[in-house]
Amino acid sequence: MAEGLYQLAEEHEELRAAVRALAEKEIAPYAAEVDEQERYPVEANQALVKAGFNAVHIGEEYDGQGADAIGACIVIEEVARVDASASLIPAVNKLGTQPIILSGSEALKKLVLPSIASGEASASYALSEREAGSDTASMRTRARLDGDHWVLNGTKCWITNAGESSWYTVMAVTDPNAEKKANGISAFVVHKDDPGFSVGPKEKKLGIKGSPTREIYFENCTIPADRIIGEPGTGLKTALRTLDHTRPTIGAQALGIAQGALDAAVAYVKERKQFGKAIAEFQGIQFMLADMGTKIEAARHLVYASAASSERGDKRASFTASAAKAYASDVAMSVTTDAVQLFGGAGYTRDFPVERMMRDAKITQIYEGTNQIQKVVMARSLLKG
Ligand SMILES: CCCCCCCC(=O)SCCNC(=O)CCNC(=O)[C@H](O)C(C)(C)COP(=O)(O)OP(=O)(O)OC[C@H]1O[C@@H](n2cnc3c(N)ncnc32)[C@H](O)[C@@H]1OP(=O)(O)O
Repeated sequence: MAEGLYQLAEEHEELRAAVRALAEKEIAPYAAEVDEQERYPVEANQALVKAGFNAVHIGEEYDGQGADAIGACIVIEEVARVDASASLIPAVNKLGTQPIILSGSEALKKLVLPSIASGEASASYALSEREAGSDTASMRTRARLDGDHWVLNGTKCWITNAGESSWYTVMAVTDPNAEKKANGISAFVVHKDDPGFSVGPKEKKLGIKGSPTREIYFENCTIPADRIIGEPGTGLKTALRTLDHTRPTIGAQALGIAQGALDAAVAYVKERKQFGKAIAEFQGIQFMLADMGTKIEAARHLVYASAASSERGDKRASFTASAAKAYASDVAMSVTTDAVQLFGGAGYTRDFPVERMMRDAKITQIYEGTNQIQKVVMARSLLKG
């Protein structure tokens, strides 16, 4: 049998070791404070930028690291293992730039990508609206061409890292009379300093408190005509294709949160003594650990397989991206809940990280499409054959 076929490349393992060392030294010490104070993880951002881990997916031709999709997942996973909020820095940079990478002109790529790679800027993705969440095609934000400018009007919501990002990829209706709503939507790049652009107050959330989530507003927001991504009418397809590449990264984030919770639980049960011995010696505890570890391992394989599939652009990419995101996020919720249980009363307090991890895990079942929507995508893909 051929050796080493079913394992990560050495460069992936080296990347993991480097990100883990950085995350433990420069990100973990601030994770509890970032959550408690609901502040942006500036220390994590600085450390990630300095090490070149803030947007590893950007190609070398745009001054990036040119990491593959598995490499990008490993970075997100390892940062999420210590701080889910900080892991949104590389994750949202990928989400915000992927529409440009997939469908943008060379000029747009040159305008945006090097600034993200260097860490001078970051990017957010603006698809959802209050009345158009799962049903994206029902969005109301409008863009109309006025001479050599596009003029945008409307409100986008749930925008991750809004206010911190300089660039926003924004989907808006350009043809309200299109026979199929999806074909009347276009994608654009907006800069925070463009006239008519503003951000709202931070949402008060259950978890990922270090990552600001805000509405963003377009009031006659005027951008140059060449800031459209691809052809008019292709914006929703680009936005949905983007999710095929980024749902695996949410799977990676969920995986990292789950691994962090398992690692904390394993350390705790070896220390915690009851009935005269470490609780790790009780079979009831051991069975829980075994189940948690199994779920994490299964999620890890699915996440990496989906990342590779999205990069190859094979037929199963939509299915595997949705499956990885839905499965890994369910694992994160179940493993973090069990981790809190293993800590007992202590796990319910902020003296230990597992309660934060349990709160952070929840969003992974919701954003980039609820897990119910993932099942719609998966079933459609299966039925299409
Ligand atoms: C980094 C982490 C930060 C996270 C920040 C939070 C960010 C977010 O949460 S982003 C927003 C999340 N929102 C979602 O995931 C939306 C969920 N909804 C969906 O996925 C879709 O709207 C869904 C599946 C319900 C389909 O909607 P529906 O209106 O039926 O569209 P549908 O007709 O299937 O597709 C429209 C067109 O796009 C095409 N299309 C659909 N999926 C894809 C795809 N994956 N790739 C390419 N084209 C696609 C379709 O073929 C169709 O084109 P055509 O008519 O020519 O065949």
